[in-house]
Amino acid sequence: MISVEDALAHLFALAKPLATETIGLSEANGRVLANPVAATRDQPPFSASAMDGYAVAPEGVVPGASYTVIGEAAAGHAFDGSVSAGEAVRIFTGAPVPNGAGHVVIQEDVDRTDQIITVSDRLGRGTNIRPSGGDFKVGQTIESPKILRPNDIALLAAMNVAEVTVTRKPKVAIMATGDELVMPGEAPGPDQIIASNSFGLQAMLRDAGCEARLLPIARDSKSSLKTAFSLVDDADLVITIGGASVGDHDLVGDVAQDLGMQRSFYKIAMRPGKPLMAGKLANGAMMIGLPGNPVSAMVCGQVFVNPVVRTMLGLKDALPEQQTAELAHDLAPNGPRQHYMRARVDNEKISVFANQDSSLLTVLSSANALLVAPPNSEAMPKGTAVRYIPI
Ligand SMILES: Nc1nc2c(c(=O)[nH]1)N[C@H]1C(S)=C(S)[C@@H](COP(=O)(O)OP(=O)(O)OC[C@H]3O[C@@H](n4cnc5c(N)ncnc54)[C@H](O)[C@@H]3O)O[C@H]1N2
Ligand code: MOO
Repeated sequence: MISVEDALAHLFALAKPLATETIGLSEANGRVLANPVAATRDQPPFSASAMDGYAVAPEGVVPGASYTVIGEAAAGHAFDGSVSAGEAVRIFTGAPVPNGAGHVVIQEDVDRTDQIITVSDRLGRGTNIRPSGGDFKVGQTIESPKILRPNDIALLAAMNVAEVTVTRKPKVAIMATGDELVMPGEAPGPDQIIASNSFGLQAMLRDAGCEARLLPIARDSKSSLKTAFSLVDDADLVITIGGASVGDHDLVGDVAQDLGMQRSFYKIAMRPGKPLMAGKLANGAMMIGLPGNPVSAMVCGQVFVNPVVRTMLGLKDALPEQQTAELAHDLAPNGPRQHYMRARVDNEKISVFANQDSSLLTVLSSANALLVAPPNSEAMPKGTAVRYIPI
């Protein structure tokens, strides 16, 4: 058995960043920006009015001052001329501020009679003008690598960037294995259960930015497993679930090796997730063989599969983010395996669930954290600061 850290080092050695592709902005949300992008213009490209009102010269704007309205500027329609002392241009939000003007008096702060406006006692502070380039200037960059979120997409669009270069999505094939499994919606026999963690992992992988597809469930026979492996096509990563332990029907490792898998490691000193294996398949795809217990598979997804995917996507911080919280209760000593305990963090205090059996999806679904108890850690009293992974 190797440590979690060693297992991660082996996985990072197997996982290589994928090639890039250029896509339209509408497709870019959630994708990983591969190259820095520079603004091709200033925003705003001119001094712009922030309010509806009257643009006047900046000097002498005081209650009682009067101006003659000489024209209009609206968004997309600049005033063709300039403003002199005693003159005002009717202006609307987003319009270019005319030459000579340096102050927009909002319309609520003036009294208007025909073409004459008079500044009232209500005059507020500020010029109500957004300076040219006040948001960004030509050449300002968005750094990479970066997962693009809706706010970034809006910024890229404003920068007049219509296409971006992103890392291509990792293609992942997920293979559930076991004679006992049927698909959700099917009628299970009396000794059957529903394949669950394959769906959980598919969701997790899609969230992480992958194209993740489910292979047909492989039965506990070498021929069925071989058939399922023959369907991995051009996957970058093959995830098997179950059949990883030492029982007579746990054949995944043997079959993968028969098919030319070069094993990197097998078994990790962790709970849950001990019988995890990883290696490289004959076609060059990376393989991670997850244990079948539903919680084990999902926890290994968080601890190992997501970091592998983030590495393939070219992201720098591949490891799951860890945070600290105070124990809400005493914690018993840990055994020799690093324990990822299903827990809840509420108001910065963390409590672990009483039952940590690796089959309990109800517990996992109620959890929002995995408390990381290091190997052989001693008993910890309530109030001790502990590390956890938010989930
Ligand atoms: N004698 C030993 N027995 C076991 C050991 C051991 O060291 N010595 N390790 C235990 C540990 S730890 C784990 S974890 C499990 C993992 O075993 P496998 O990876 O071989 O998983 P299976 O036996 O195929 O399944 C375990 C459990 O999970 C259910 N399962 C499997 N796949 C799915 C799926 N896609 N969706 C939902 N549930 C699934 C399966 O029905 C079993 O109940 O081995 C221990 N045994
Ligand atoms: O370590 Mo297993 O992964 O008990 O569930």
